[in-house]
Amino acid sequence: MGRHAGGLPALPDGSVLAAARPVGGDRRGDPGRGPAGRGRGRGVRSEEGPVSGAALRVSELEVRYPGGGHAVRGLDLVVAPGETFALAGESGCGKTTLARAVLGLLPPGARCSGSIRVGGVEVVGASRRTLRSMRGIDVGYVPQDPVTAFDPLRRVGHHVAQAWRAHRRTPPPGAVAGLVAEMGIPEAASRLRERPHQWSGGMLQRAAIAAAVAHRPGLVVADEPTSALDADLAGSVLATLRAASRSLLLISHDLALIAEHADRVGVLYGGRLVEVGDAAEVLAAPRHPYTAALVSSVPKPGAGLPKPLPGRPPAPAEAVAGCAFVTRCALAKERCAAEPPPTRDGVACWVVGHG
Ligand SMILES: Nc1ncnc2c1ncn2[C@@H]1O[C@H](COP(=O)(O)OP(=O)(O)OP(=O)(O)O)[C@@H](O)[C@H]1O
Repeated sequence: MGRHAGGLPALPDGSVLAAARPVGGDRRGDPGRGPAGRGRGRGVRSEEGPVSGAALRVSELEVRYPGGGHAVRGLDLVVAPGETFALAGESGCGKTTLARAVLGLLPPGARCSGSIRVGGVEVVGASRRTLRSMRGIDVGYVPQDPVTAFDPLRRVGHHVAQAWRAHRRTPPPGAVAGLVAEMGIPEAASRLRERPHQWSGGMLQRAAIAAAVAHRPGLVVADEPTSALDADLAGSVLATLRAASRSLLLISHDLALIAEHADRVGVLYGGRLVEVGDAAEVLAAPRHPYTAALVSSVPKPGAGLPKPLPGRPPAPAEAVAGCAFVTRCALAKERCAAEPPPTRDGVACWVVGHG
């Protein structure tokens, strides 16, 4: 997603995911706890999510790109306060589109309908001014690749300080170094004077996390935040991200990381959620045929190469009358192609759970 913009982890529209609110407090009166190291429970989730007070509530979301393609088709999703909700699915299933829609950053010409409420504030149809004021305050963003997101000519401290300066504020004395130190960077005050090339990818991602959570947004969106990192670093950076975020929408291809770090997972296929549930349970015992295929596509030691799933997902321009997975599903029945399956117990399937 974002690249340089005046030295910031930046967004496609040139704005930054930072805004003016002092560290340690927010406008909803949350008392000023530091952003990192808060306790996190796994007990906040439910199958349907909370009725009110959700960190994120997406209802009947449709996103179409110019040319008529549907990248997201009738999607409902709730992220509860304190929850880490992961989105999984193969390339092109709509994960980044959903993330951009939540951030109010769909490209020009994209059409969005339905509802996206971030901390109760409607994003769909909101003015650019409202969206800019929400970024960093109500929703933070962690980019995929910190090396390309940081301007090589600026000091790392400049990037994190932009969380304030982008909104014409000055960081309180020591706030930037304190925040970065909380993300696990030793000697933060002196190291912040260095340029990005002097930091490792994992350290830069921690700086990006610091910028994203500087104002303690109720929701952080992270689109493949560890894909540019070594496997052993990915886990510890994700643990930092999770601890620093009040609620997290995590997009990842890495099912093992999701099973370890997410409370719930939503599996996307053809722009629709096909299965939602406890992350560890869904990935250990998938029920939707697509989730099962996704899980079995992960290579396992000593098991040889996994067989690729034949066929391909529907293109955005294709009409999908019934289940989007019907053309690749070994269990498909006539009805699957005709009508969209209802979601029961977190699974959208005409066959599984229907006898
Ligand atoms: N700007 C755009 N214009 C037209 N179509 C787009 C645009 N961006 C994405 N798409 C299409 O929308 C669909 C969903 O793309 P998206 O990037 O959201 O998927 P994804 O699951 O994030 O994939 P990946 O894991 O490869 O990033 C794809 O078919 C993609 O080609």
